[in-house]
Amino acid sequence: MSDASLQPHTSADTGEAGFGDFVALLKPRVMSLVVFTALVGVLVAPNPVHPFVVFTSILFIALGGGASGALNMWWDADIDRVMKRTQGRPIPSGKVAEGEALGIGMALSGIAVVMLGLAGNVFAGALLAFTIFFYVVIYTIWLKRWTPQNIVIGGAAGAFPPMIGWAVATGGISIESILMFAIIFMWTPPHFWALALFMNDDYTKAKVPMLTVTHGRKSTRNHILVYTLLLAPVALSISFTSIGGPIYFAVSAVLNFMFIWGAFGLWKRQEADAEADKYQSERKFFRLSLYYLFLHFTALLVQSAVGPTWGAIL
Ligand code: HEM
Ligand SMILES: CC(C)=CCC/C(C)=C/CC/C(C)=C/COP(=O)(O)OP(=O)(O)O
Repeated sequence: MSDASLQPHTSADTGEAGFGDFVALLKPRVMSLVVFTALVGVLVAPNPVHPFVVFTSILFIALGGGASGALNMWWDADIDRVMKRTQGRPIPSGKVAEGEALGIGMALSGIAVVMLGLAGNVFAGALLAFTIFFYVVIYTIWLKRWTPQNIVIGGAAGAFPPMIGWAVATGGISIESILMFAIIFMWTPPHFWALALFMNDDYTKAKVPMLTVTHGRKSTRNHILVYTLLLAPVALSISFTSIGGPIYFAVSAVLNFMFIWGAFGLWKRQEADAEADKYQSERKFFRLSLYYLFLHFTALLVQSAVGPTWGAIL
């Protein structure tokens, strides 16, 4: 979760793919948080799930997430060659061929969906298939190069994993899993646009119509503030469902205060000041976004493990 990870890879380029290059194709750092939200989805659900089913289901959700990352890198190879942040990835660096990434992505997607269908249930497998489709086809192939709303709509893909986890446990959808979806859906725009504020040159060079490129940084700062304000009631509302309670509420209240405070700070910033300090506040806000989501899902886990629920208190 450090800025160092946002720099191009610097490992010696021998042109030969090692195991690490194939792992990098699966976007493991981003997927670690994705998979964590899925794990929380399974564990906070009302039905107890056998640990073996939890383990295998999470493994296949991780595999499906990784596969979608490989397919994203296959399609975006041209963009990744142009952007500084992504030039060191396995395809642009010449370690992995585009066809290999496509093959690996398709094969792992198929395995992950079928195996989750068997290890969990058919509904969970279908949801995973839809999520992979949404990230690869709807976001990557269609929206990303077409509209600055790309990540608002496309962000839904990243919001499905806790719903998949919940589906593994319950076989269905509920208000709780919809709200876990909603928190990630509303969080994605501030998460990504903060990064776009300090990576705008990359997107401009690659001609990707991110909001910072099409509407400028000022408008992006306004958008971040609005989404952050809308996110808070969504996040807090989970407190009052069957998976919420006072621990989650307290953690969420503090995190939302910090996130809104940070968004106001970004909103007030003059571009000249941001440029002068190399976008330090924007980088800080991006890092805060990662902690925000991680700690919300951690709080859900703690709440479900130790209680007490509101019912027990009031
Ligand atoms: C469409 C939705 C999203 C977009 C466009 C997006 C974009 C990005 C970008 C461009 C980066 C930095 C580059 C990188 O490390 O490769 C990043 C980092 C990250 N994102 Fe997102 N993201 C999205 C959704 C999510 C979701 C749903 C999660 C987790 C639930 C997530 C977790 C992370 C994490 C953990 C990092 C840091 C990775 C690191 O330290 O290397 N992102 N995101
Ligand atoms: C289980 C499952 C299938 C999960 C998928 C979860 C998902 C959609 C995560 C998206 C996160 C992500 C890496 C966005 C990057 O956008 P980008 O591709 O525009 O970023 P880039 O420029 O770094 O490639």
